[in-house]
Amino acid sequence: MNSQVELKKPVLVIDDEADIRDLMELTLIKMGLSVQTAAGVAEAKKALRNHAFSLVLTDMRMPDGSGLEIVDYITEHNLDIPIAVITAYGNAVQAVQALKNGAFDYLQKPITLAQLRTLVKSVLTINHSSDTDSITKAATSTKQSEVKSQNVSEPVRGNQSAAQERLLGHSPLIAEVRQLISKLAKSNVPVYIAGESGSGKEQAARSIHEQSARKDKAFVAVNCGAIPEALMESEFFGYKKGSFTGADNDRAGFFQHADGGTLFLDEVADLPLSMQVKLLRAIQERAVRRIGEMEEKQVDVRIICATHKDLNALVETGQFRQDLFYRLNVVSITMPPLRELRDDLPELIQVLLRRILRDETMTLSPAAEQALLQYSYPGNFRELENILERAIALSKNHIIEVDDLQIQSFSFDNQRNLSADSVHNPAEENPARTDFQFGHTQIQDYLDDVERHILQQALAQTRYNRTQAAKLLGISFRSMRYRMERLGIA
Ligand SMILES: Nc1ncnc2c1ncn2[C@@H]1O[C@H](COP(=O)(O)OP(=O)(O)OP(=O)(O)O)[C@@H](O)[C@H]1O
Repeated sequence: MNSQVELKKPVLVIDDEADIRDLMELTLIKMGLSVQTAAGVAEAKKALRNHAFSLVLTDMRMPDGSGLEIVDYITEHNLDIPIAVITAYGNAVQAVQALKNGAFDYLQKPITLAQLRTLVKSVLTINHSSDTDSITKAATSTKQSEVKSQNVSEPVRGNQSAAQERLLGHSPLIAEVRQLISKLAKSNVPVYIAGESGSGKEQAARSIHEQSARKDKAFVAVNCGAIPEALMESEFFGYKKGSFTGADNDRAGFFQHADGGTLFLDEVADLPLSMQVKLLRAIQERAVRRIGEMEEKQVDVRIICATHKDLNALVETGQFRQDLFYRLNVVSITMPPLRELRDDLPELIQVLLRRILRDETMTLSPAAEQALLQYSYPGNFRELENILERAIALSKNHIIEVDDLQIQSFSFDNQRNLSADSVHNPAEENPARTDFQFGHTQIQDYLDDVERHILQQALAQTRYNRTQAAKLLGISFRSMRYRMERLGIA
């Protein structure tokens, strides 16, 4: 995309220092953009009243007020102009406030030409996507970048309504989350998603991506807890051919794959400290250097991260860097556990059943329904999906009975206080598996059944945390995910 063609409306540059205004103007003009300048808040508001702009770049501290006032002015008047603020080095608090109030991005002084370029490129993507929104919506297939790597999941389709449907439920807690997601999708702000295992953190991240201007670019999901420390740098930043033994080809890292799109760092608390430093640098500089290469290259990546651990506590004990925490945790979303969406349960169960069954029909016996409504779901949505899948497989005559669920019908309040170890373990209670019957049983079906059983047992014991379950079984996360997929465990 060429900025000379795309940005027809001028850029408004607001700064009280004439030298900086001139420098920015010159730089932007060199990029083929037209520019208007304002020396303070009052002058800027006047310009915004009278002209249309494609982008606003504002300093934060000016004699007649703060850049925040401009951010608020644009938000309050629904001007629909992306605004980026320029803050003094080290003033992250201000930057965060601006992002929360609706700024699209921020730059720290001293600004480099490369940073300005990346920023303008992001704006082009946004303008371009709103210009072509109707075309994109009408199209049946959307452009996607294929990402294939260990610990990286597949790219997603960019479809607005599908994005909203990712998170089911009508309870105020989940409705609030959906609303926040739609709001955050319009900006570039780093988002930190907290919540128990299986509560939908990855779904929330995908939903932000799919509703954002980045939707046609890659969504790269990385499980930070599953990458061996020695491979971290090359996995994140890529390498050049010949840079170390075994580097037979140039290889892109997660950052390069996610350029223009979203990088989702799952289980971010598991990043070793050495990698945390490198990640912080990449985020601050918006640039990465492949192993074996001299030069850094700019990347335009939106970072979303998640963990089921208490990141605040890890910062306090020194296991997670505070500066990185501030960078990642600009805005946070907390995914409610399923037990707090109790009013939604009857509908959720029906929707999930229909999803799993497709065209088949099956009913829940009243006792089974009651048991499902009373269970506390320590493994949240993932556990509910697993229970239903298993129950369907075990059911006879198209009726799911309470025994098919293999859960204990504790009440919500009773079970909320149970520890992970005391969570009901279906395998222990039902150890007698059907014997292998020569001439009748298929060996592969039998072995699959055994394997499925062991995986489910490990998942239940680790509260449906796949990384921990893999560790418990002594297999890699990749292998765990592959096996879960193969055996139809959600
Ligand atoms: N609100 C929801 N509505 C429907 N399905 C959901 C919802 N939340 C989660 N799920 C389903 O539950 C499963 C787990 O979700 P997801 O992987 O997003 O959880 P997570 O919090 O990222 O888990 P982990 O901590 O283990 O990484 C997925 O199959 C997802 O489709």
